[in-house]
Amino acid sequence: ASVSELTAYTLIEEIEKCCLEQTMVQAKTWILKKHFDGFPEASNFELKVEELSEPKDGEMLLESVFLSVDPYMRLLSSFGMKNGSVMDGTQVAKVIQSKNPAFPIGSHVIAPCGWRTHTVCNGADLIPIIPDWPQGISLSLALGTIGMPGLTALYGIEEVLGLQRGETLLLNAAAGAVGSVVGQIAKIKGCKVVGSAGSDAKVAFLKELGFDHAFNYKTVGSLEKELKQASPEGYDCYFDNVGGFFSSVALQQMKNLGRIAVCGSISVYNDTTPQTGPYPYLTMIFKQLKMEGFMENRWKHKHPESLKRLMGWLKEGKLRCPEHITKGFENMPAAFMGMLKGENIGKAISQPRLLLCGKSTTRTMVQAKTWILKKHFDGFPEHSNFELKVEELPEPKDGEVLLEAVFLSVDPYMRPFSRARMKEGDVMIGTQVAKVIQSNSPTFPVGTHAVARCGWRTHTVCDGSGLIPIMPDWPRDISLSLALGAIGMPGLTALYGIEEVLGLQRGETLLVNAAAGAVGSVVGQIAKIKGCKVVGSAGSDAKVAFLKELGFDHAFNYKTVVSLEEELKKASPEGYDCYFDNVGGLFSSVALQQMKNLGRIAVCGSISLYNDTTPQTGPYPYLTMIFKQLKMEGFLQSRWEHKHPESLKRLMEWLKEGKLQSREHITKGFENMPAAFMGILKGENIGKAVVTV
Ligand SMILES: NC(=O)C1=CN([C@@H]2O[C@H](COP(=O)(O)OP(=O)(O)OC[C@H]3O[C@@H](n4cnc5c(N)ncnc54)[C@H](OP(=O)(O)O)[C@@H]3O)[C@@H](O)[C@H]2O)C=CC1
Ligand SMILES: CCCCC/C=C\CC(=O)/C=C/C=C/C=C/[C@@H](O)CCCC(=O)O
Repeated sequence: ASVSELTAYTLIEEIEKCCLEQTMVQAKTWILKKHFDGFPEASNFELKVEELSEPKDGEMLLESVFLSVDPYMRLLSSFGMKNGSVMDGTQVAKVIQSKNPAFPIGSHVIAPCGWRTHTVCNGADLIPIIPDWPQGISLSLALGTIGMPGLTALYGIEEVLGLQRGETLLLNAAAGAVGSVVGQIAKIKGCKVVGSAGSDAKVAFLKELGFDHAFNYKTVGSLEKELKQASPEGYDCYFDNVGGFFSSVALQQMKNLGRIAVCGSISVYNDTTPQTGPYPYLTMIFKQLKMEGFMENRWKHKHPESLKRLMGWLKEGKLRCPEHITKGFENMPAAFMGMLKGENIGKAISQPRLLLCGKSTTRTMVQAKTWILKKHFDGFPEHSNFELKVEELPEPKDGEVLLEAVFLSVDPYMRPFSRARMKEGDVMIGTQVAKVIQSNSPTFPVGTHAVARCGWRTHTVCDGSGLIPIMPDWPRDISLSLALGAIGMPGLTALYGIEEVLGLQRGETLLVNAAAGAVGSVVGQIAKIKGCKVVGSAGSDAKVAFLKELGFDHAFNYKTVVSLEEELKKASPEGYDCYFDNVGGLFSSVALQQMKNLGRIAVCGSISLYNDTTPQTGPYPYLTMIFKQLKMEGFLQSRWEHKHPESLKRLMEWLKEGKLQSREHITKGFENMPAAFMGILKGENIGKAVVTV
């Protein structure tokens, strides 16, 4: 034992002697003597004795029976506590004196009264132990499986993840108070569970609990390989208690449309300098992941029913409730530090010693010009990455058509797509508005136009399967190029991001970046149509002026503002309900801090990261997500392909009504495709970047 522990021990002995001699009640309390700076040390705490006043009418005197030690205490100390205040915490306490009929002597309550042996209170914050608590089940479980940690596990699984039978769940800190319940509930629900913990004993315990795979993250050679081996097909859900590096690796192993419950970030709680790691945004888009920070108190109204369910599973023998009990109030700091060091299997509890706690007619030989990806991009694209080639096209067969490009789109996604979907020598990926100039297909007669996903090519022979006809009744006075912009993929992206992902409501405040671009400009306008306040950022004063013309409430040039943080605060001092993110990286790190509680983030694009050779790193977002209970979802507009026809009609209506303006940045000449593409990555465009042939 350390000198200070011994001192505390001697002190407590003295206090106890005093208690026996006096009827005056003295409370032993653990004070935060000095804010933690890194990992907590014994010297951060001080044991103090307080004389309690006699309970007045409506009040009662509580005696702690079990005290909880939880990871959140480490955070609360930095954000909510002053030096000299009693350490925050919850306990199960017994009413030993009462002038409040709601709490008779001998009854037990859950009391958020901190690290104290005795408390005089009026019952306002007290939670009664659930009725019919079975004899023979320790009341300490009201701080664990049948308390806050159990509820956290249940809500994380049901409210946040919506875990379904047959799915595969990954969780970390799996042998802890929350983790052990998460794994067991997932098994009750018929899922495959993979858990990690920090010792072989804990791994053995997880196997006893029925985990399908468990491993010691401290001794595996490669976390990535372990996760792949445990579930080669990936994970549907990830219950994150740890954050940091583990999450960076875990994200890469998620299945598409995977869900992540950000419950805790214990790996960063003791940081003096915030840890940094790869930004998660790009992965979130590629995989369309949904990530949500949460705290159990959001579902307070469900607590009574949820506690009953947890108790039901416990009684049926489906839930095991390990506890790691440290005896002696004097050992509270040691129990707390032990939990942060990972000493506990199950819930860490302190028990005070005093039992207190989506037919050709003519034929001329057609040559197609194509742009080839000559060499994969390494960093910012250069002309040398592209090659112009000429290809002789075959005669269209039955059912086939010959297309001629009219407008070609250049989009940011081509940069990350190139690496993921293309090999050197392939035609650059992309979409165009094309005219049918030869046809052996009744569906696409000569002269019709369609949106074709045929890449950077002037002419194409195809069977029509990937062609999207231009919507019927396309007005003559509206350029068909808009089918690549506001009435096309970018417009749909804006609409789905707002409606399907964010669920933006009238009166809310929305932040959007790359706001003067194809997607961003539509985002801001739809938000205004919906009666929202819109703040937008863009990279030039001309773009800012454009945003103001569009009716944005506030617009700024992120390249010239002195402080992004201050600008965001100034634009909306009360914070942001929604953030439509097109940029990612550093911008997002700053924006996250300005979100309101329960804010929603649509991760649409991460253009600031597309040209990285070495992935950029930045502060992990997980802790902020928990504090603010943020919901963050990566998405690709193609998820709602079944809604495209109806959605395009809505966009067209807004355009015809003058509610939606569409600006284009036109580059003339097929030979300028690479330059147009590089231009968007440099921010040269205002509105949708399009190339005319
Ligand atoms: N998830 C989905 O389904 C879809 C996602 N997207 C994404 O949406 C975003 C916007 O696309 P889109 O509207 O077509 O493109 P834009 O028309 O907005 O053109 C890109 C703009 O991004 C900005 N930009 C470029 N590099 C950086 C950088 N390093 N940091 C910050 N901003 C930068 C520039 O504007 P500025 O001068 O303001 O910097 C540039 O003009 C992209 O991230 C894209 O990948 C697009 C379509 C579908
Ligand atoms: C699957 C790769 C996703 C890349 C993610 C990067 C950024 C997000 C983004 O910009 C996504 C854009 C998606 C665009 C989809 C366009 C399709 O309509 C056409 C794709 C072209 C093709 O498939 O030939």
